[in-house]
Amino acid sequence: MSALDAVRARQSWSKVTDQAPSRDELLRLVSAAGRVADHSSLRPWRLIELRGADRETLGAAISKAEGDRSPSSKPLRAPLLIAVVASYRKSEKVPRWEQEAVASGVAHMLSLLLDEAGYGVLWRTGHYTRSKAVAKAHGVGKNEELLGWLYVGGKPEGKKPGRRKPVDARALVTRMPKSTKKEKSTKKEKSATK
Ligand SMILES: Cc1cc2nc3c(=O)[nH]c(=O)nc-3n(C[C@H](O)[C@H](O)[C@H](O)COP(=O)(O)O)c2cc1C
Repeated sequence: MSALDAVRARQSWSKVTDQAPSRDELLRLVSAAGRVADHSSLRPWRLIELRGADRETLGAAISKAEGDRSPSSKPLRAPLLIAVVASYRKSEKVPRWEQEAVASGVAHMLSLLLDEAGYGVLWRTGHYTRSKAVAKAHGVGKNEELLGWLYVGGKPEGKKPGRRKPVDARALVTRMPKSTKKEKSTKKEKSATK
């Protein structure tokens, strides 16, 4: 499958089966996903694999963050959750937003590769994503931030992908505003005649 075909075929799966990729399978895909463009190769990200009872630990942290009495069952919706962590490195050249863009890029790329490998993925967040309780449960450090979780499992048989709104590339790919170009050239002309 070409990259173009894989991207066109990808879709999110809100309901997945118990079939999850093995750790080795996941690691192979993560090494590929980590090849996204990365200014100064800082590798400003890491992933946390949550399986089995880890998901209950997350459920308890979510309920603590939300002030609920009973543990949240949300993390049990998939057999594997991959927490995406932006790990900001000290850099004069690469600001935090660029580092977050890299971490986010890895998550998107990994979602695509998992989808192509036959797994259903949904990137999820919630109000609790950056709460203290949730950070503590994951061991998120001072210079780190959670970007949410990739919920991963098997694609249910017989389920067809939902309809997605087409992407109107014509509306989304534009040129610079004409006035800006004009302003720039008049400024240049004025300074030339001085
Ligand atoms: C950072 C991020 C957080 C998201 N959080 C949620 C979420 O909490 N719940 C949800 O239903 N979709 C969430 N989404 C959207 C889904 O992952 C998915 O992209 C969306 O449902 C559209 O489906 P599609 O990917 O098949 O187009 C999130 C996406 C991103 C990039």
